[in-house]
Parts: sequence; structure tokens; C-alpha cells
Amino acid sequence: MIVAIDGPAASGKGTLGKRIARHYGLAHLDTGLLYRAVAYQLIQAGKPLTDEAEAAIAARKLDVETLDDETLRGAEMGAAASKVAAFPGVRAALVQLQRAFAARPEGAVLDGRDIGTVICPDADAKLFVTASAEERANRRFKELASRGDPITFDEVLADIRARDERDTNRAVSPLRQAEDAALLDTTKMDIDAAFRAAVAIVDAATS
Ligand SMILES: Nc1ncnc2c1ncn2[C@@H]1O[C@H](COP(=O)(O)OP(=O)(O)O)[C@@H](O)[C@H]1O
Ligand SMILES: Nc1ccn([C@@H]2O[C@H](COP(=O)(O)OP(=O)(O)O)[C@@H](O)[C@H]2O)c(=O)n1
Repeated sequence: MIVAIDGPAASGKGTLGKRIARHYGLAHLDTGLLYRAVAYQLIQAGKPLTDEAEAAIAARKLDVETLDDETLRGAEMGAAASKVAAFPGVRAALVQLQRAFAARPEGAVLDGRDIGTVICPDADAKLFVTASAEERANRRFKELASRGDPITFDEVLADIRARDERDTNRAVSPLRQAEDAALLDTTKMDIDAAFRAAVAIVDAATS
């Protein structure tokens, strides 16, 4: 079974993806980490985030097994990821890797921006997870503050809005809800309620 989860920044895709994967005994890939890792490679190499050729080379060299969550989770890398994610060469270089992950015999859960639309259009269940920008900023602000990041709530909200705008309006694989995806608005749901609603959607789609 393949479960595709898409949605805007900090909507809870990763949290749900992880729990859904555990619930159904599937592997989980947070595809945002791939774009964050490409941005990280460029920054480490001292290259500008506008260098599409270097970004595509970094994407082709990426190893899914070595993605370091701690280094990649910061706010700076989220904003940088959304810049390199707009390059067609970067996206093309990451398609096969994501499809290969989804092709394991038992299936998988993938979360990102274009899973239900481009990477796994035939997924058995598709969710589009969202919440108001303020609520998402609130959640991400708490998460970053607990990591010791001095970023303010207003900066987090501005980053989320800028990223949503860039991700929705890019020419290649923009963020959008697949026609056959179920919308899950978690603005007024805690993590457990969102998880229960997500399981109900997956069960209904696969029964
Ligand atoms: N329904 C929810 N209610 C409250 N907090 C949530 C909810 N879903 C996720 N979170 C928290 O919000 C933050 C962002 O969630 P995350 O799963 O990383 O989102 P995404 O993968 O979409 O960026 C995390 O700190 C997570 O624990
Ligand atoms: N499948 C995906 C996943 C992420 N991305 C890009 O990578 C950036 C970081 O993604 P993420 O999922 O780690 O971001 P958060 O939602 O966790 O803040 C996004 O803003 C997108 O620009 C993408 O274009 N396609």
C-alpha cells in the first residue's frame, strides 16, 4: 500500500507520515529532507543557492540513508530548500529515488508537496494536510524554540507564507491538492485527533 501525504509547510505531514507508517507497518520517507539536504550541500560547498547546475549535481549524489535530521531541520534550511526545489534539474534528479523508495513490496508512506500529483499518482490513499498559516507558524515556532532557535513567531510566520507562495507558484511540480486526495484540515485538531482522522481516510480509501 502506498500512502501519499502532501501539504504546506508545518501542516503536520511528517508527524502524520511517521505515525501512519508505524500503524500500517510501512517505511516512511519525509521527502522535504531531500530538498533540505541539497540546499545543505550547496551551502557547505560555498555555492550560491541560485546555482542550478551544482544543485542538480548535489541532488544526483544524494543518499537517502544518510539524511541527518538534526542538521537539516532548522528554519534556514527550510527556506533554502524551497529555493533549490524550484529547479527542474533538482526535481528530475530526485524522482527515481523517491519512486524506488515507494516501490518496495509492502509499499510505503511518503510526504512532501508533489507525492500525490507527480511522484506517486497511483497511490492507494492520498491526503492533503493543511491548517491555517497562523496555527502552522505557532506549531513550528514551538518546535524551533524547543531546539534553541532564537527565531521569533513573526519570522516563522513570514517564512511559512513566503515558502507556501514559492512552492505553490513554481512552474515545476507546484504544491497542490491532487484531485483524488482527501483534504484534512487540522487547524482545530491535536496530533491524536489528526492521526485518527488520517487513519479513517486511509482505511476508507483502501477498503
Ligand atoms: N495536529 C497538530 N496539533 C499540534 N501540533 C502539531 C500537529 N501536527 C503536528 N504538530 C507539530 O507541529 C510541528 C510541525 O509538524 P511536522 O509534522 O513537522 O509538519 P510538516 O512535516 O508538515 O512540516 C511539529 O512540532 C509537530 O509536532
Ligand atoms: N516533495 C517535496 C518536499 C519538499 N519540497 C520543498 O522543500 C521545502 C522543505 O520541505 P519540508 O517538507 O521539509 O518543509 P516543512 O513542511 O517541514 O516546513 C519545501 O518548502 C518545498 O519547497 C518540495 O518541493 N517537494
